[in-house]
Amino acid sequence: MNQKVVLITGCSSGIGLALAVHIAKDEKKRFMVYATMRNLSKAEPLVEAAGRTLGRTLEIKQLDVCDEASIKACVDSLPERRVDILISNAGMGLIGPIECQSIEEMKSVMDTNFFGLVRLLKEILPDMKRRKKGHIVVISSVMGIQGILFNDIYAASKFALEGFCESLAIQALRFGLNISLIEPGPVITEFERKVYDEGLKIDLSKADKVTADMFTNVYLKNYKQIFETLGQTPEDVAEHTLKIIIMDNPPFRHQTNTLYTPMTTLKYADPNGDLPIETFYKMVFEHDKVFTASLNFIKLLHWRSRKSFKLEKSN
Ligand SMILES: NC(=O)C1=CN([C@@H]2O[C@H](COP(=O)(O)OP(=O)(O)OC[C@H]3O[C@@H](n4cnc5c(N)ncnc54)[C@H](OP(=O)(O)O)[C@@H]3O)[C@@H](O)[C@H]2O)C=CC1
Ligand SMILES: CC1=C(/C=C/C(C)=C/C=C/C(C)=C/C=O)C(C)(C)CCC1
Repeated sequence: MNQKVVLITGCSSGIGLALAVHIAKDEKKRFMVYATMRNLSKAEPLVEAAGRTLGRTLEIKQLDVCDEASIKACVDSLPERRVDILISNAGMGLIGPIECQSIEEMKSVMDTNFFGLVRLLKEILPDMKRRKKGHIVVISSVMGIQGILFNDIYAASKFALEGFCESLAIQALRFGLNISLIEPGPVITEFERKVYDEGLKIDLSKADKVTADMFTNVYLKNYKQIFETLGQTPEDVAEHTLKIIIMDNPPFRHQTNTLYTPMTTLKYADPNGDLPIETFYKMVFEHDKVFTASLNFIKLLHWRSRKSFKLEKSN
């Protein structure tokens, strides 16, 4: 059986866990999945979800994307060091006003979300080039295309990924390699809970009153509802990703959340870049019921983009 070797990072929870299980459970058994995590003591949920695939089409290994030695040890442990499909998923979020965040916290986000991929590729890309075969799949975000209020550093880390991959994709083509950026909108995982809980703990004393109020009473206040209304499941993202890895000519970018695409489209619709910024500003600040108005707007754009909605005046 000619199985493709898939290496996935950050499989202790969320999207990584769902990806590992979904790909390992492929009915045609087309893949051998190495599901990695930095801390093997967190393997229990994956072991449980993997069920009978464990030891068959799924194996669990240690890998910390911030530790070059652990990446090398993991790749060295694979038969012939072969990775056909790398899914770079490990990542972390960070929200809040920058004046309340330390440079250390910010560096940790860049180190995980951006340099994590760079470290992986320094180890894996030369082998892929030699074999002239390979697919690099990066779990980016809609925030790799577009910034969102109080996500300045997180969005920067995802923009960095996108710039890096866009540059590398040209070189990769010369070797017959593919690169794909998966761009989910909000996904209901541990990420959401961790980011929200950390957000609640932020010491806002270094921020002025307007900023502190904006963060607490606009952003945090609506945060959970945004995930409840727009959020996808990690399984849904895994299904999208499986479709991408089985394609002969996979796309460079793929957004997984159709409810969100009208917002990212605003970016492409205006080369000056003002349209998304002004729209988000209006969504947040020029309505009493911020969230309801924002969601109505998203739905409106969604319907319009499908050309099946006759615009009606709302009050
Ligand atoms: N949830 C969302 O709304 C969205 C998430 N994404 C992206 O999806 C990816 C997965 O996030 P998600 O599943 O939601 O969140 P989770 O918090 O559930 O999962 C994050 C995973 O990354 C791991 N991780 C963190 N740091 C490292 C590291 N140094 N080395 C190896 N693994 C590490 C975590 O391990 P540990 O348990 O040890 O901390 C965990 O397994 C991230 O890149 C995120 O940016 C993109 C769009 C939306
Ligand atoms: C504030 C705000 C919004 C919030 C979006 C959020 C919170 C998106 C989160 C995405 C995540 C978590 C991606 C992870 O990579 C909307 C709905 C665009 C409307 C305009 C104002």
